[in-house]
Amino acid sequence: NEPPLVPYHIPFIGHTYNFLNGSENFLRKCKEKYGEPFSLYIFGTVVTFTGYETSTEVLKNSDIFDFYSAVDKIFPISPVFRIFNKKFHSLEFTARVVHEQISSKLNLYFSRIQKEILFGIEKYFGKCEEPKVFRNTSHMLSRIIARPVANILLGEEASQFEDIVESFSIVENKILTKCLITPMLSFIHRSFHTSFITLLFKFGLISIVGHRDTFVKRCKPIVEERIHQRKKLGEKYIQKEDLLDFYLGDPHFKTDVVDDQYMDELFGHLYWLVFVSINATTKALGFALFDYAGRPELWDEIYEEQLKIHNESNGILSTEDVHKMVKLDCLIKESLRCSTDIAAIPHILTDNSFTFSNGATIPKGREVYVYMRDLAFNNNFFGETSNEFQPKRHITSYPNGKTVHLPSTKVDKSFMTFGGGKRACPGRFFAINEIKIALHKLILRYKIRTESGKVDPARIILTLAYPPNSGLIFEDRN
Ligand code: HEM
Repeated sequence: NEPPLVPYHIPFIGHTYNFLNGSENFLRKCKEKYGEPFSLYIFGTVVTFTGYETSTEVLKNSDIFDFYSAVDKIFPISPVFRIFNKKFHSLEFTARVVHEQISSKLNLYFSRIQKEILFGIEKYFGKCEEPKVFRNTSHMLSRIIARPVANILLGEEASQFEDIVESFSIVENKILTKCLITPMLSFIHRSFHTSFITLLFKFGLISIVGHRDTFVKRCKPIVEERIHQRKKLGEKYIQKEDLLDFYLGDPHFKTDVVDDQYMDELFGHLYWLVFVSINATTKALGFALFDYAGRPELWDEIYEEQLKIHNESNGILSTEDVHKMVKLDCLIKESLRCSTDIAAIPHILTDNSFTFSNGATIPKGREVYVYMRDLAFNNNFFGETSNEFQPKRHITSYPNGKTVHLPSTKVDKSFMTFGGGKRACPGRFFAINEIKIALHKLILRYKIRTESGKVDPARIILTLAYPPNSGLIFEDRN
């Protein structure tokens, strides 16, 4: 009782051409005709797509639906990082570290996040006494986002080095762009794409070693000094609030010898986090900025909220202040909803079979994608206005005057940007706080509008959505 396989005419190619040539329309038509889940023959394999009714069944069963092996088929990243993590490699451990050491400790990092973001805004946008046009802003935004990430991961000392920030901001972009240029090989067979990418890494065409060298050059002296201090002070040593010092004190990483192998191990763990965090956060910040800049009707209300919070906090934000940015949060959530990828969050079934609640059964090894746009633009969740950009939809007002705001960090069946179930993104609290702080500071300082005067469309690469490359105009408020 397999989900319906949409008929196709050309062997080998199957639906690949239709899929590459406009996945948005193609998936919509398939869903309308065949319901959900449905299957397509793309890139040499059968792939099943789940929509608004069945996606939670996949995400809630993360013990039998494996996210990492599915991601590795498209971007074989884990094998690359495993070159460095020879002794200890556990993705569960990393997810726990993000949850316990970053998301749960955000209040400790707050002043550092703000300081780094303000520094980045000054450095990359600076004074705009006359209106200034910035194109390809993701380049600057990724460096602004990289600063607080470098600070929290490597500590205050290492994050001051510009080559570290540069390395953080480009590591993922470089790898992803290279991975996206070769899916055509999958026409022949999916494994061709994976093997090609692995070869690129092997022959240094996607160079990660350069990033490792920068990390070792800047961080080895810091690691040696901290281990020396740990030994000297024993129990009196006060652990520093950054991930590097957490790792140095963790039983899996404790050492007396700081050799190349040890630095490789640290590099593999810390840069894996750089890989999963910076690009996604930059993308979300970019979309939110374009959504704000293209909609003058939102400007006054959002600016007033920022000004009020700024005045009440004397410009030094606390977690409570960021929590109060409800209008800004609604803008971000609506932006995340409307800019969602067409299909994403792939998984591979590891159990012998899985039967969805509607009876459709898929076999072991099946790749399953969430058809994200079916959730994001679904009238069952968002009513007749699901195609419109309305930040206020995330606040519900009751007749007794009570209002309930569903924040952008809350995952549910209508909002799966951060996944769902127990493997939902543990970094989302950090990401949303960074985005809110960056937007808050940018909106307070500049009037921002799109160069076109309109809402510019997203760029679509395969099934992934990216912010426009078009211009944004910045002008100092005073
Ligand atoms: C807007 C920014 C971000 C988006 C849209 C995003 C999205 C996602 C998604 C969709 C997943 C898969 C969830 C699932 O399988 O159900 C995920 C997992 C993960 N994310 Fe994020 N993420 C973002 C930022 C971050 C940041 C800043 C960090 C780290 C500081 C991070 C760390 C992780 C980790 C470690 C996992 C794996 C979780 C596990 O295996 O249990 N993410 N993210």
